[in-house]
Amino acid sequence: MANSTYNLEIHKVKKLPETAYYISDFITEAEERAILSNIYAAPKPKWTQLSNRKLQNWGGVPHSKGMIAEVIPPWLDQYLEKIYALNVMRGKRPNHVLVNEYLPGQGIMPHLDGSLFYPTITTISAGSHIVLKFLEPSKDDRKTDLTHRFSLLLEPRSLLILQDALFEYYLHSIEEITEDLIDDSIVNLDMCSSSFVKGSVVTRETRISLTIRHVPKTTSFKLNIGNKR
Ligand SMILES: O=C(O)CCC(=O)C(=O)O
Ligand SMILES: [Fe+2]
Repeated sequence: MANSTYNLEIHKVKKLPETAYYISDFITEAEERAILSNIYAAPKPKWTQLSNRKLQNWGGVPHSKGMIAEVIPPWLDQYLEKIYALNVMRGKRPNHVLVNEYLPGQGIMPHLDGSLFYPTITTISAGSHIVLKFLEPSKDDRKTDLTHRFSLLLEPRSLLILQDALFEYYLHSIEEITEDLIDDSIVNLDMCSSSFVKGSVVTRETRISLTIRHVPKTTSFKLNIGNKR
């Protein structure tokens, strides 16, 4: 694993409202390959098929009543440890990974991640770039319209950290398209590889994202059994 001491301040996305950090090449190409092969080695029932993408839960399935914690295998847990070392969850250790697979043309509707999670989202991208759009809700409570305000380019092997207004106020989404235009709405282009050129169009490949979070309400199934006399 690459050197894991980071000065987060130099990775802060300065053209955004508070708070986003973007670290390109957070993982190596070999680590990316290992992640992809482990994810695709999972048995079929590990996948949940949605209409527009499929996903895997690791560490348990978050639920409003709490999450029954499951052990996260070492090939995956090493990245939770590396994120824990960044100390972006006020001393809390990440304990859940949502894996999303997007084929070109697939995406995710505008949403907020919500109260099941500690209010920090961290996302590792593998296999392809994607453009993550941020949308502002209408200030008028009676209206449901959303206005696209800015976007982030997420390169393969990058880490994104979202907090504060970018967690709780601006919704995020991925458009269901097969190619992305690299335009002025992308506020972290200066933090990305020079292979992404303003004005160009980039074709998507299959992308796997690891959304790594801390779920505060957890119970350990084993512990409950142990308490029974
Ligand atoms: O794939 C991504 O980068 C975003 C996933 C996401 O927004 C979510 O799982 O809540
Ligand atoms: Fe999300």
